[in-house]
Order: sequence, then structure tokens, then C-alpha cells
Amino acid sequence: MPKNLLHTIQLPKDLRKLPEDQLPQLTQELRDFIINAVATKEGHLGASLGVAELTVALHFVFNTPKDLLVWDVGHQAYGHKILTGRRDNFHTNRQLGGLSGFPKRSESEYDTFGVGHSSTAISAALGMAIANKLKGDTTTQHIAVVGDASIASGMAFEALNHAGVTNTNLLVILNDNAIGIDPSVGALKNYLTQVNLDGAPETDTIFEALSFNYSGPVDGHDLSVLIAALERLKNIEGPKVLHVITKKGKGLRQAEEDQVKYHAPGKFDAKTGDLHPRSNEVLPPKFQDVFGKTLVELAEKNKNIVGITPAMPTGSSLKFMMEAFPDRAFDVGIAEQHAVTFAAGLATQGMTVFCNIYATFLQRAYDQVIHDVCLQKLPVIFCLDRAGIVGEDGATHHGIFDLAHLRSIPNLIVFAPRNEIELRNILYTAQLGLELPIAIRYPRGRGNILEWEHPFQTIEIGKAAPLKNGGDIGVLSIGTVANNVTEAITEIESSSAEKIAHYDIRFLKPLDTGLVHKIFSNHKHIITVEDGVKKGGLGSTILEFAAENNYENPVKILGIPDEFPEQGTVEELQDMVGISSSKIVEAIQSLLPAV
Ligand SMILES: Cc1ncc(C[n+]2csc(CCOP(=O)(O)OP(=O)(O)O)c2C)c(N)n1
Ligand SMILES: CC(=O)[C@@H](O)[C@H](O)COP(=O)(O)O
Ligand SMILES: [Mg+2]
Repeated sequence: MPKNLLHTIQLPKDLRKLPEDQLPQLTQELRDFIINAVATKEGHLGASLGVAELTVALHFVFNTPKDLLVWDVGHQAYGHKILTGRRDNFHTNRQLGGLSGFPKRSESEYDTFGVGHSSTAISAALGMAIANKLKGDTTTQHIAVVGDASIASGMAFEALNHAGVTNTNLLVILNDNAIGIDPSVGALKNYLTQVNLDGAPETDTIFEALSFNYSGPVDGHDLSVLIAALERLKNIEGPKVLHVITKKGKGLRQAEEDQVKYHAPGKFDAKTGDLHPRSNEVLPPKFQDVFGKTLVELAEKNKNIVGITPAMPTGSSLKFMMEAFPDRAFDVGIAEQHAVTFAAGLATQGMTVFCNIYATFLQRAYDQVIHDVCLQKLPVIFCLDRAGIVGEDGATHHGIFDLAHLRSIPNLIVFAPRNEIELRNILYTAQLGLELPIAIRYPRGRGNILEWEHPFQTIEIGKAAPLKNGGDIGVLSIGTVANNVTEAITEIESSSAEKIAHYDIRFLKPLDTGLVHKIFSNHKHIITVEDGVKKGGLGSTILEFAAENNYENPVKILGIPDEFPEQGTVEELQDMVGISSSKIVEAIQSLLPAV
């Protein structure tokens, strides 16, 4: 039995002491470690399995952490974490207080740049390279590892365009596995596939046209080939691209065969690779499925409907529309900015456009929302999935800024459904034809209504919903966090019946000012609750309203404080930031003696 090598590696310097012929064994152990960890703790799987050899080769050839290695997105960096001092802690990956699922500067000196959103690595590595050049450092190597889906994004192209004229010591490793979360799309994907089929091109690659020294494609699962290529490139000046072909999920049969499912498969059997069988319990739908299935239903009747996703057909469930109406549903790749302006263009021609973007990724396209959609009053229907706290993906992925940043944009309607039925009805209402664009934000995960496919009803734009009458305390919420408020009131009520009213504001814009006047007149104390940042969201809206209308009722704002929440379960994090039902109980109880 050969000795366990992985346990002898605390840091990459230990790895660099191994003879090269032991690296395949180390790589196998690394893969097994990742499989065992993700099988029980969940997380991203396929991407890290695919770069096991590349990870070992990079740390073997380069002098990390002096040489600066930047992972794009970072969901493929589990092997990197395990080899850089975090193996014994890796069981805490993505948990509250544990390791982040993505590289993070505060976690390790080997994590040179915080990531989570894609396509940033080339810009960041170029910044590092130019900084070091300015400092007169000619020895540090700068390496960006970017996937084939991420390199197709505008930001990556902007960085390549800049880097090509800089003569900096930058190595871009294109990790080409022909898939993102879902299969890669677009002309660049076709081009890379062709390069891959043709073998090593002699001249005229797209990268050479951008003044990069291009080499490859090389087999990313052949350690000796990788090491030789990296050693060679270490000594070549200027910007370089190494095109590496890998297989996502490499080393676990099921992960290789079903790469979409095994991107982040949830718990599975580490020995067999099989996913744990689903329970037969009938569960409420995921909000993404309410979106995806309702859209198909609407599109069957309304021929003007089209759908857009930037690279998240499975996550957003736009895949249902892509299957049903392939000509009317577009996966545009990781291209949020393009997705929004493309939606605007379609809308100018009278199409009814559902543009589905995770709330966190819409941040990429803020200018397009303002300049291309709202300024021109184009009635694009933005469906913002994963709004609010998302859980284990953590700080990079919480969709908590949308209410605040969208609210300030003129002409935009901002709505958050309280439940699945409201989501269904607002999708229906929006496609009937609005004069203005609308943003509909809903959370990750499941709702709690089993029978959600009710006949459609129109929602009146700008109309809030009183949910419970009550006395001195008026609680205002927006979106599904209404459930936490309902739970809190149920818990309190026996002792303080009739003191608490609850309103679902629904539309942050236009605000139901008629109702809000009544709320200020009828209740001494106001509490607002939102699954979003406190500054600028519902609470701010209500405070502004109070100031503009000279109301002096005290307003208590429950929302995410002015800091980035880390990772954990949604329940843990909602409690930490103060919007769980028990924190709402505390907030209400603190007012009860005064009423
Ligand atoms: C700006 C942005 N949009 C979307 C995502 C969601 N996302 C995470 S990984 C991924 C696919 C990345 O594919 P690729 O770059 O090919 O890397 P691979 O997973 O194949 O290693 C996507 C779309 C993201 N992280 N950031
Ligand atoms: C790395 C990344 O950005 C995605 O894989 C993200 O983790 C997907 O999130 P969902 O699991 O909510 O679809
Ligand atoms: Mg890929």
C-alpha cells in the first residue's frame, strides 16, 4: 500500500519536494478527498474534479504564494484550498464560520483575489502584474485560470484586449471543458471546439490576434504534459495563453456523465457516486420552477413572449422554455450586460421579454438597466432569482442589494411576491402589457404552497396587501420574509392579541402611498422587515415617506446591516442579521411595553 501523500502536504512547498512521478498518486488522493468532502458537506464538485491535475501542476511549477495565482469564479478551487493549508478545516467548507466555498483574501495568502462572480481573474491578475512591473519586480509570475464559459464574458474580453498591449508577465490558463454550469454556448465555444478538434493550430488563433503567445490545446489530465508546458511558459515574457482541455467531473463516473447535475450535486454516496434517493414526500415548488413552468404556460398563449438567461438555464428553470420553444428562449452565456441590452432591443420591437438574472449577477448590468431599459421606458420584465440571503454560497452571492439599487431608478416597477401564487400572478400580469419595466425578485429554494397552479389573477400595480389587522404596532414587510413576520406574530399573539397589524408592501415602487398614510395614522409604531440591505430598501423608503409627510411615528428597520453577511444556512444567516421570526418577535416585544 503506497503511503498517503496528501497527508504529508501542508503547503505547496511540501508538494514541490515530491518527485514528479509521485504526483499522479497525489492527484488521485486529492480527487478522493474532494469527493468524500462534497459527498457529505455538499458544495461544488465537477469543476474541482476537472482541475485536479492542473491544480497540482500549478503549485508544483510555480512558487506560490509568491507567484500569484488567481482562480476565476473560484468554484473549482477546492483542490487549491486543500493543498494550501486548509485540508484539516475543509469539512467546514461553506458552513457558518467555516471556510468559504470560494477563494478569499482574508482566508489565506494563497488566495490572491476574492472571487465568486465570474470573469474577473484576467483583469485582477493583469492589475497585479502591472503593479509588480511598476515596482521593478521582474520575477513574480501572474497566472489567471479561467473557464471556457467565463472567458466568453465581456469583462474577460476587456481584460484580454488590455493585456495584449502590455507586455506584462501574465499567463492566462484557459480551462476548456466545453461547459459552464450548463453546456457552453456561442460562437467562441464553437471556435474553441474547432481548435480542439483540429489539434495544435499553427497560427492565427483568436488569442494570437490579441497579441498573446498561445499554446495548446494540451491534455489537462496529463500531469507531465502540463508541467512541461508550464515550465516552458514560465520563461517566456509577455502575455501568454495556455489552452488546456479538461473534463468536468473527471474521476467520478456519474459526474463525468451528468456534468450539469454534478456541478453542485448535493449529498451523494462517495463510494458509488450515486445521488441520495429523493424522498417521496411531495414538496412545495421551488420559486425558480414556478417561474419556469408558468412562463411556458404563458408563452403557449402569448406568442410575443421570449425568455433570456445569462448562462443559468438550469438554475433559473428557463430550461423549460428552452425545451418547449427553442426559438424563443436564449441562453446568452455569462453576459449579464448583454442580456439586459439584448432584452431592451427585443422590447423595442414589441416582444414581451422575460429577462431572468440572479439578483447578485444583475449587479453586473446596472448601467444597462438604467441606460438601456429604464431611461427608454422599455417594458422589460426582469425576473430576479436568488434574491435575498442565499445561504452557503455566501457573501459573493447573496442577492441583497437589488431593492436598494433598483429603487432609485426612475420608471422601474419593483415587486416582490410573498409566495408562489403571487409570483405566478405577477408573471401573468406583466405579460398582459405594462407601460414600464418591472423587476420581480424572489428567493432561492422552495415556497410553502403545494397547490400553486391556480387560475391566473391580475395584480394591481402599486397595490399593497393588508395581511392582518391590529392595534398600535404596524409591521410592513416585502417579499417572502412575510412568512417570518406571520410566524413571529403567531408566536406573540396569545399574550398581545390585537396589538400587531401586518402589511405586505409588495411594490417597493410605486409605493401604495394611500395605504402607507393609513398605516402611519393608525399605528403608533412601525417596523419594516426586508431580506435585503437596510440602507436604501423598504425601511429607507418608509422613513423617506414619513419625513416627506411629517409623520413622527418611530420606525424600526429590520434588514441586513451595513456589512457583507458570510455563508451559512439561510435560517442561520437570517437570524444573525435580525430578520428571522425570533428576531422579529424580539423587535416587536421591545415595543410592547410602550403600547
Ligand atoms: C457574473 C456571473 N454570472 C454567472 C455566474 C454563475 N456561474 C458560476 S460558475 C458558472 C460557469 C462557469 O463555467 P466555466 O467558466 O466554463 O468554468 P467551469 O465550471 O467549467 O470550470 C456560472 C455561469 C457567476 N458566478 N458569475
Ligand atoms: C459558482 C456559482 O456562481 C454557481 O454555481 C452558484 O453557486 C449557483 O447557485 P445556485 O445553486 O443557487 O444555482
Ligand atoms: Mg467550463
